[in-house]
Formats: sequence, structure tokens, C-alpha cells
Amino acid sequence: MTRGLFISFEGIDGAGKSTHIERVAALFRQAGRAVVLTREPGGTPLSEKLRELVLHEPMDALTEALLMFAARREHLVQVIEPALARGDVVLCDRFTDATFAYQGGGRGFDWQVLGQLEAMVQTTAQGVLRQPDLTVWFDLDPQIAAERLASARVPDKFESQPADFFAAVRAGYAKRQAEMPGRFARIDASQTREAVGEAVAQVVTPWLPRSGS
Ligand SMILES: Nc1ncnc2c1ncn2[C@@H]1O[C@H](COP(=O)(O)OP(=O)(O)O)[C@@H](O)[C@H]1O
Ligand SMILES: Cc1cn([C@H]2C[C@H](O)[C@@H](COP(=O)(O)OP(=O)(O)O)O2)c(=O)[nH]c1=O
Repeated sequence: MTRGLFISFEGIDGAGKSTHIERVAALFRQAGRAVVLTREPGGTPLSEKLRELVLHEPMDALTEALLMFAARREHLVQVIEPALARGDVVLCDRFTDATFAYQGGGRGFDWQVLGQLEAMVQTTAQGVLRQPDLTVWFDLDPQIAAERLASARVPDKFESQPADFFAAVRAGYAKRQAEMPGRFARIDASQTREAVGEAVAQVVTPWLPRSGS
């Protein structure tokens, strides 16, 4: 049976994830793979309710981190693990690296405690710590992201944070990559849409089934 594949997409708000994720889905579908396109926080009815709360209500940093992990637990159990067990490709717009980057880097919440929550929430019934096989990190200067977002949409609780918050989030992603370099692919998201799309296609190509296989 085909092995499931788990790819996450990360970066500060406005870095370009949403612009490229559909194209990655199309590449896998064209190669004959079933794709589950999902997001965090969210991806199940309960997790989407938690998303509404966490993106719009002011709250304490620990409360925020716990709600992110609560939404993630539900998403893993209800959607991600069953999809991987079926052999599907799961494309997830953000996963745990976002919690380390935003709640850890951005809010300054304790990195070790996040690691403990990660271990508790992401250990599967088989005793394996679930992590993405590949994480595509759209790395962008917060100033450029802010300029792109200014003309794009009404900001939510995180998007309305100042530039130094996003500099700290970006540093959080860099720290996470340094801790787990094997699964991270850093994309220079300051390039044109076409060049970024090309870079993303290059990093996912090794994961596509070879024609004829
Ligand atoms: N390479 C790029 N150059 C210029 N603008 C871009 C580029 N990629 C995306 N955008 C625009 O920037 C905004 C934010 O992109 P989006 O994909 O929504 O980011 P994210 O999902 O990471 O928050 C959108 O208006 C999008 O059209
Ligand atoms: C998954 C996750 C997201 N977030 C934040 C990052 C984003 O600002 C926000 C929602 O992410 P996102 O889905 O990228 O927002 P949008 O639909 O506007 O592109 O939640 C955290 O702070 N911690 C987390 O663990």
C-alpha cells in the first residue's frame, strides 16, 4: 500500500502560503495521489470553533498555546492520522512549528513547555511522535509581508501585531529549522510569485511518485 505523506506549510502572515498550496495539491493529484488539504488551527468542526476563539479573543499566552494544541489533537485524531493510514497526502496550512514560532517566538512562551505539549499531543496510538515528513517554510522579511497584506485583507488578531512581533516569529521558525533541519525546506519568499512557485515545486518533486511507479 502507498505510504501516507504529511507536508506542512509555514511562514509569517502574508508570506505566500495560501498562494501556493493549491498548486502543490494539483501536482500530487496529477500524479495519482489522493490529497487532503487542511489547515491549523482548524480542520474539524470543533477545531474550527477553537480557531474562531483563538484568532479573535484576547487571552493569556498559556491559554492560547493550550487551545492551539487542543485544536491540533482533534485534527490529528479525526483527520490527519486516518488520512495517513489510508495512504493519502496531507497538505496542512500550518502545524506545530507555527505554535513554536508564534506562541514561543512571538509571545515568548516557554519553548521547553511547548516541547512537552507537542510530545503529549502528537504521540500516536503506535507510540510514534507525529511530525510532518516535509515542512515548506516561506521565509520573508516582515516589512515585505506587511506591505503585501496591507492591500490584501482585514487583519485578524495576529496579523494586526507590530513588525517586531513578526521578526520574533520569524526567529522562532529559524530556531525550529535549526533544531530539525532534516524536514525543513526554506523558500526565499521575497521572489516573484513565479519564482517562489518554481522553488516550491522543486522541493516537493522528490516526494511525487515517479511516473510508472
Ligand atoms: N511572491 C509574491 N509577490 C508579491 N505578492 C505576493 C507574492 N505571493 C503572494 N503575494 C500576495 O501577498 C498576499 C499574501 O499572500 P498569501 O498567500 O495570502 O499569504 P499567507 O497565506 O502566507 O498569509 C496576497 O495578496 C498574495 O496575492
Ligand atoms: C497553527 C497556529 C497558527 N497561529 C496563528 C498564525 C496566523 O496568524 C493565524 C491563522 O493562520 P492562517 O491560517 O495562516 O491565517 P489566514 O487564514 O489569515 O492566512 O494563527 C498561531 O499563532 N499558532 C499556531 O499554532
